[in-house]
Formats: sequence, structure tokens, C-alpha cells
Amino acid sequence: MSDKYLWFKGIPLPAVDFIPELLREEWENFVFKDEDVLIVAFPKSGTNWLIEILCLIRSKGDPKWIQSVPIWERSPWVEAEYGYNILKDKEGPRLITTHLPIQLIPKSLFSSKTKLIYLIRNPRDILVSGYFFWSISKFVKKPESMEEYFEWFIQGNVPYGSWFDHIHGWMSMKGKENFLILSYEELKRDTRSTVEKICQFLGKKLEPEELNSLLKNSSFQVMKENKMSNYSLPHGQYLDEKNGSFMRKGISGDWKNHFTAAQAEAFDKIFQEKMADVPRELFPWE
Ligand SMILES: Nc1ncnc2c1ncn2[C@@H]1O[C@H](COP(=O)(O)O)[C@@H](OP(=O)(O)O)[C@H]1O
Ligand SMILES: CCc1ccc(OS(=O)(=O)O)cc1
Repeated sequence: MSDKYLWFKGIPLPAVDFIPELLREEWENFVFKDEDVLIVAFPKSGTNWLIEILCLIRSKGDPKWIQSVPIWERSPWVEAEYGYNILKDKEGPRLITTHLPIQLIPKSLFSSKTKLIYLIRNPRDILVSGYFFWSISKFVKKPESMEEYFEWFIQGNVPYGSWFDHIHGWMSMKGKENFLILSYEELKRDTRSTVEKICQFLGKKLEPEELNSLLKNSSFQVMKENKMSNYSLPHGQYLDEKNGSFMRKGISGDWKNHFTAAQAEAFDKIFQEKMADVPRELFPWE
């Protein structure tokens, strides 16, 4: 399996399951429907946690679906060939996932009423999570050290490109009524209230026992043991599981255990410079 990226319109994408012609065809012709729900996140922001929660909202807390169907089939990645093939023939309301920057998402999104949830996370934690994840992945360029990955992240030379550009792009949707911004940090701090906020956005209501079941079944520990959600199903095809796992720590602030003082200072400076135009209150970790 290649350890290079597929560069598409200036963005480095994982070198598996991505086809430039298909990405072009999708951008032009994939039709988002008003009843779809789209999860958007930069990789390692907690995307799969949010998918699990949305699946459990849809099933009213019943874990049968999440225990019997792989997570990438329940809410397929629209940009991947595998995901696109599932989505294009699917009837009724779809759950759809993407890591794409806004300029690469199929253009029909902007004329639809698709509900879109944009999940953000402290980029320092995304960087650390990405370093460990891509180090065990068999489908992207592997960093040799945290120092090296730190530089790549700042330069946007990581899967799906620059976190800073991703945020700037998608934040342009802020204020639209079909756009909800959530953070990994608020999900961690108060999962129950954040799930209630999601339900309100989606126009769904869960009974107390349904919500309790959702919270239990989407918890880090239960997801880590669910083979339909913990990425153990491809049996080492994509991940070198001897050296780590997809469900790594599931906490906020782990960057403090991995950044040097100099890296922390350098990151603060870059963050201030690159995000000066985005209101601070959008970032609960700052
Ligand atoms: N139920 C859950 N609760 C908290 N964190 C979770 C979670 N499920 C996945 N995660 C964390 O989300 C990150 C993966 O994000 P993504 O789905 O976007 O790839 C990993 O972070 P860590 O590597 O910091 O542990 C993973 O552990
Ligand atoms: C197929 C696109 C894809 C799916 C899952 C990935 O991992 S993660 O969600 O970023 O952890 C990466 C790319």
C-alpha cells in the first residue's frame, strides 16, 4: 500500500479509496437532499464519536444498528469511492460524513437544506491524535517524529491539508440556520447537554431512557469495545494495531503531555496569527 498522498487541487488526501475523476464528478453531480445530515470535521476532531451519537439519535438509543453495521457504512465518507457508492443509491434521509475542505464539497450542498454539523477540536489535540494515528496507518505518509509531524501540521502537509484553512472555509457558513458548530471539548465536558443541543437542531426528541442508552453506548469505553466502531474490522489491513489503536485516549488536553515548551509557545504564536480574524469565543479551549 502506498505511503504517499493523492494531491487533489492542492490538498493532500489519503492514498486509498480516492480517485481524482470521481472527486471531480461528485463535485459536479452528487446531490445533497434536504433531509440529509452531514457531519463535517477535520480528521481527528472526534468525527467517529459524533457519527456514533447521530446513529444512536436516529435509532432512539437502541444499540442494534451500531452493533451490527460498520461505522463507515452507517455514515459513509462522501469523498471516498466506497462511501460514494453506498450513498448514491441510498433512498431516504442519509447520514453523510466528510473531512473535505469547503471548496471540495459537492456544490449541491449550497442549494440544499441539508443539516450540517461542523465539529471542531483544539488543534493541538488534533495534532497529537493525528501523529499517533497516522503513525500506525498504512495509507498515508508516516511521520518519523513528533517534531516532524508538528512542522507538517503547521504547513498543512497532513491528510486533508491545513486545519487553519479548513476552519476558515467552513466558518463562512456560520449564522446559516442549517449549520451547527460543536466542539469536542463541549461534548467531553457535558455530553448530555450537547446531545440535547444536537437533538434540538435536528428536531428530534429522546425519552430519558433513550438518552441514557445513547450516552452509555457512545461512551469511549463502549465504543472502544464495539468492533463495528473501533476500526478493528479490517483486521490490520489499514492500521498496524500492534502499535496503537484508533480509540487511543479520548481526552481533552493530551497535547500538554506531548508538546515541548518551545512547541507550545510556537503553536500559540501561529494560532494567534492565523486565527486573528475568527472570534475567540468560538474556540472553547483558548
Ligand atoms: N466516544 C469517544 N469519546 C471520546 N473521544 C473519542 C470517542 N471516540 C473517539 N474518540 C477520539 O476521537 C479521536 C479520533 O477522531 P476522528 O474520529 O475524527 O478520527 C481520537 O482521539 P485521541 O487520539 O485524542 O484519543 C479518539 O480517541
Ligand atoms: C475514507 C476517508 C477517511 C476515513 C477515515 C479516516 O480516519 S479518521 O476519520 O480521520 O480517523 C480518514 C479518512
